Amino acid sequence: MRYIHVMAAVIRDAQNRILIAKRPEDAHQGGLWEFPGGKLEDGEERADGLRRELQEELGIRVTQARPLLDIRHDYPDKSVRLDVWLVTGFEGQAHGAEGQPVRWVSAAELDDYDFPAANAPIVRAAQLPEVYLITPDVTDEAELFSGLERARGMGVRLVQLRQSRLSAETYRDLAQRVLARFGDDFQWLLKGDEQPVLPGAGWHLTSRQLRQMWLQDFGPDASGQTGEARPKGRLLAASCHDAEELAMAAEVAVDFVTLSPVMPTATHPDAVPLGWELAQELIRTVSMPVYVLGGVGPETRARAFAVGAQGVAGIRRFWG
Ligand SMILES: Nc1nc2c([nH]c(=O)n2[C@H]2C[C@H](O)[C@@H](COP(=O)(O)OP(=O)(O)OP(=O)(O)O)O2)c(=O)[nH]1
Ligand SMILES: [Mg+2]
Repeated sequence: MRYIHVMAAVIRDAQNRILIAKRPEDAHQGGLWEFPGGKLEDGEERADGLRRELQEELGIRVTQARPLLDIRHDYPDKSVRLDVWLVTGFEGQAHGAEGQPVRWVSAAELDDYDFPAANAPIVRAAQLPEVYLITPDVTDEAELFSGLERARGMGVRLVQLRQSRLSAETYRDLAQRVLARFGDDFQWLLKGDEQPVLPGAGWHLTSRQLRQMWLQDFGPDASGQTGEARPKGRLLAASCHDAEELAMAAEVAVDFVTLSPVMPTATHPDAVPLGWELAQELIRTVSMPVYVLGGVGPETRARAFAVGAQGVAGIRRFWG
């Protein structure tokens, strides 16, 4: 299959707004909103293609950009590779230089616009932060609360409330108290076998739970249809460790995954780490945001971006 290589940009301004543009009615996927960009030319470097397209379409000069998400999508009439970069620095006033309507919107408002089918994971990547905190097992609640306060102070926004040693009931009670206290300060992912206790909280599946969900939806006895539609704003994530689990996560259409262990960790000394090279290869096989996990820290962010990851996930080293 030949994929048309398209450079597209999630452009973020100082107020964290994102620029979207409307595709001409007569274009492929016409009339829908898009992230500005266009086809890479033969022999052109990716960064150069991105700069050229944004100059042509918006009249801006890009000064700071990095890869955000690289995905493939098969439309009935063509297949595209969307090579999406995050642009955080540019000169000039962005405007619809080809007469197209453009709009600056908040990350949350992206949900209210109609994009081409390929764009769902791009919208997710634009909304998700660079760091995903997984709470360590703590012995008392005060430690959990003060850790979350520190994390909030450090700018953490996405948190999985893990607490692996609690009974389902104790966990639910704890989750209720944590969400009552920190509710909107973080985007929450609760354990995958728990009902969400507050609106807005999503689920993070273990690889086992992911497999169960996959079997239900796609296994030998399944209809091949995904289960009930998930409510908006409720994230579904999953833990993956290899190509097979990533493929299941893609079919179940989770919002994002963690991939681990990328590097050796003190907590799992016997697990064989994937290493950065294999992590990169695995990330290339899926079209969704991937957080690398295991032995990575806030300081390995640049490395994570370079292998195509959304960012870094972790427990202790993110706990302040
Ligand atoms: N730029 C952009 N293209 C997208 C997005 N989502 C999506 O499916 N596409 C598809 C639609 C098109 O088939 C292809 C991009 O082609 P394009 O029409 O923007 O290419 P271009 O700017 O070089 O335009 P042209 O000179 O060929 O008219 O990728 C998106 O968010 N942004
Ligand atoms: Mg274009």
